[in-house]
Amino acid sequence: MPFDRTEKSLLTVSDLHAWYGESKALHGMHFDVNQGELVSLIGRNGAGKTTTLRAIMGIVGKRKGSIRFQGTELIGKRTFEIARAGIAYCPEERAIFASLNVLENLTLPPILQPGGMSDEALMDAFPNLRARRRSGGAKLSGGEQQMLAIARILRTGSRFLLLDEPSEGLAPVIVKEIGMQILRLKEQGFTILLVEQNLQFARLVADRHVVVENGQVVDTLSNEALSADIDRVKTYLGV
Ligand SMILES: Nc1ncnc2c1ncn2[C@@H]1O[C@H](COP(=O)(O)OP(=O)(O)OP(=O)(O)O)[C@@H](O)[C@H]1O
Repeated sequence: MPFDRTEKSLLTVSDLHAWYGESKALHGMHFDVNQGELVSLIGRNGAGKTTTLRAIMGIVGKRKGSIRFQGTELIGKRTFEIARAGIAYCPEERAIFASLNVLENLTLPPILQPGGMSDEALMDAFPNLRARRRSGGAKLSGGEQQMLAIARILRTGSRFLLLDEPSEGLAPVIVKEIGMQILRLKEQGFTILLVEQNLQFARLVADRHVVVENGQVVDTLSNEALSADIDRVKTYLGV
């Protein structure tokens, strides 16, 4: 599948293969993410979207191929080295510690790069979290947990964010709010690779969409092209 290689490319994934034990999940992925861009990975359940994020972070069983970030090869590097290189990962399960409150959850990850957002700036960006700052993780709504999961990685100073299905399981009004927050991050210059099942959400925030099928990229569309060809894209997703 042809794909864009431009001067602005921040992340370049080439011929990426990944395994869980003996089971192969990625079969030669190719795509780029440019500086300041928001790219969505879309596709059916089990297509390999989450595995792509996990492979970038080095948390699959085995990976082969090439993942270049700011010109540095990530294959062969360990997860903590990848995080230190400036990539932050917000997993689908959100991973909020139930027994810690909002502030404790927020301040748990280390600051890895200069320029991360301060606790105050994060509370300004996510006012719901300010109101709930002393509430335990278990008491938060799904939307609040998602906001906390995103806020937590913004403290680290990483400017490249991997977000796995931030809209999952949330009411439409909350999905919209999360979408607005993600758009604000894009305006602030963050580069984002997003996994999404919710096409409406992906269309709201993404510049470009990479369609994944059976562990491979089968199409790449600009947001405008996706809107113009929505029926074909829906067949990819089986909706
Ligand atoms: N921990 C694991 N161990 C073994 N196989 C796995 C594991 N996680 C995912 N897989 C398999 O890898 C393939 C890709 O799964 P992946 O989770 O990346 O898909 P996805 O596109 O993110 O879909 P979903 O939204 O359902 O998670 C699937 O066949 C899945 O069953």
